[in-house]
Amino acid sequence: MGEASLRGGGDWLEVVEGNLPFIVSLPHTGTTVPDEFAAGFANTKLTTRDADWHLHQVFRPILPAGTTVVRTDISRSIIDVNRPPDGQSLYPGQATTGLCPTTDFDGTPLYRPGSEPAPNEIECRRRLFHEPYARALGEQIERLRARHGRVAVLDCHSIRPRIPRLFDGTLPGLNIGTDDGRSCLPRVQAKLEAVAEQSPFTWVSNGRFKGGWITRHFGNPKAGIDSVQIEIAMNAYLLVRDENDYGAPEYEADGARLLQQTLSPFIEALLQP
Ligand SMILES: N=CN[C@@H](CCC(=O)O)C(=O)O
Repeated sequence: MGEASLRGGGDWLEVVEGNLPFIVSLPHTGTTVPDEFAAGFANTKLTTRDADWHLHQVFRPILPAGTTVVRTDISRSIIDVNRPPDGQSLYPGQATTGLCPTTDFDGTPLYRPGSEPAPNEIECRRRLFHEPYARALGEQIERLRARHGRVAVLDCHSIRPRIPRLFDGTLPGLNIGTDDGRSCLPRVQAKLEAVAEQSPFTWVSNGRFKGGWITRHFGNPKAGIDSVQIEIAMNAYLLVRDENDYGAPEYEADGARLLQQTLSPFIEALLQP
C-alpha cells in the first residue's frame, strides 16, 4: 500500500504556524493522487472534479501576517478530511459524498467497478491522511487557545455553483456554515453576515452547506473556539469554468479581486470576535 513511503514523504500536509488567534483550514484544495492510490480510479480527471480549485491562491494574498494555515495537497477523492472519520454521513438521508467517496458530487462513479476501497483500505487512508490533518488542526487550535484564550478557525471551501444532485438552482455566492449556530458565538456569525450583506455577492447562512466535520468537530464557542465554514460558489472567483469540462479550470488573479475585497473584512471580523 506504500504506507511507509508516504509516511516518510510527509510533504502532503502543510502547516504554517503563526501567532494570531486565527487559523485557516484548506481541506479540499489538493489535487494530488499518489501512485499508490491511482490504480482503481476510472479516470484520473475525475479525482479532481470536486477540488476547491485555486482557493488557496485566493486566500494567501489576503491573510494577515501571523495567520496559521493547515492545508492538505491530497485529493479529497482519496480521503475527505472534512468527513466524520467513522464514515457517518454529514447529511443523513440527503445526497452527499463520504469519507472515501465512491462518486463525485454529480454521482459519477470514481472507481472502476469492483475497485472501490475495501474497509481495510479506508482504514489505511484514514490513518495516513485524515488523522494527521485532524491532529495538526487540533494542535494548532490548542496552541493558540492557550496563548490567547480564544481562537477562530475558518474552514475554506468552494464548489461549482450548479450541482443538481446536491441543490436546486444556482448556489448563493457566499455560504456561511456554523452548524446552525452551534460552532461559533452568535455575535461572530452576526458580524460575518453583516460583511456578506455589504458585499456584492448573494449569501446565506446555514443553507445547503451548514459546515462539514471540521466545523462541527472543532467548533466549541463555550470553550473559546469559534469555527466557521465558508463555502464559495466558484463563479465568484473563476472567470471561466465550463461545467462540463472535467479538466483543471484556469486561475486568473483578476477574477478573484472582488471576492478578496469581501474576504478581507470577513477575516477581520473573525480576528475580533
Ligand atoms: N466544497 C466542499 N464543500 C464541503 C461542504 C461541507 C458541508 O456540507 O457543509 C464538503 O463537501 O465538505
